Amino acid sequence: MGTFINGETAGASAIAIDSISKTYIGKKRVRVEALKDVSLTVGLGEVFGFLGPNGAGKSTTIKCLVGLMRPTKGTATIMGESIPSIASRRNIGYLPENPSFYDYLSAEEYIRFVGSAFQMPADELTRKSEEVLKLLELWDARKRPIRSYSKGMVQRVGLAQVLVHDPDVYILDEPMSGLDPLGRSLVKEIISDLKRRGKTVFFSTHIIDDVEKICDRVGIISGGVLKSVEHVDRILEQGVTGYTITAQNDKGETLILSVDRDGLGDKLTSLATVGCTVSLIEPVRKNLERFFLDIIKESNGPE
Ligand SMILES: Nc1ncnc2c1ncn2[C@@H]1O[C@H](COP(=O)(O)OP(=O)(O)OP(=O)(O)O)[C@@H](O)[C@H]1O
Repeated sequence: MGTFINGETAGASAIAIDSISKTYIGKKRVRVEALKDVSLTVGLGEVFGFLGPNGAGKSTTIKCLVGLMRPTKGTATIMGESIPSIASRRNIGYLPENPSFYDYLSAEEYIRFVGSAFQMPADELTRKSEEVLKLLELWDARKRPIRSYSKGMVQRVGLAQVLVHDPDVYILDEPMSGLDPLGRSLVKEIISDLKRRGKTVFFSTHIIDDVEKICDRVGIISGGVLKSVEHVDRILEQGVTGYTITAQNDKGETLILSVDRDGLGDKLTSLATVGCTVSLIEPVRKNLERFFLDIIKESNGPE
């Protein structure tokens, strides 16, 4: 196995990527090194956010995992099955970036098509397709051809086809893309519900806020290199840079003071000495956005 960077899970892995590299040979034989020696594991039942700027290599990683392209070097397994293989694909629900479907089909026809490709029994397929079409709020439009759908509705068909065969592992390329705030919140609820049911979710995004709310861990990729893997709650805990103190003096006036991380104790003592009453202490955090931007900035800096 390749060398893993920090933040790996100790338990069994649902996804294990071992030193994957991918070089595209473009027009005029121009080589693009889209992935450079990426190693990563995602634990069973984990929600993992794959965060990176445009062109970082997120979709390339995902396409390798779901068997749409072969890595130039390296291997990976999904639930212990090597990729690419039918066995590994059977266990995956995959949402492509900007999905497009046979648009003369209705959502209901398309979902049934996907379910039958996964060899779902007819009665289970009927039950599950109703369930996912209702969940994604496509039930009323289910008989209309997909070509008449809005962008957000097409994205929701993409999510419905991911869920219909109830796989163990969900690989989602920008699942919130093209959705309005209600749609985004629905997707977050769906991901949280998958986690409650012990499923594994690996999704790519540019949106830091989505990672902060629903992910157990985040991997940051830039220029085809995996820069960092960390537990989201650890980033938030370690990110305390100082405190804001709200206090009242003996004249009843409110004071708002900032202190750095190490200065809290001394400041509280000095406030007590001058007769101030402290009513609130709030941590000031280096949030995930700062963490992300610092890593990207570092990786864009001088070699
Ligand atoms: N078929 C291809 N031929 C040549 N280069 C490609 C091809 N597909 C992707 N690339 C290049 O590989 C790099 C990684 O692209 P990739 O689509 O994986 O990034 P991404 O992180 O998913 O970006 P985005 O967030 O913009 O979708 C980019 O430099 C991209 O231009």
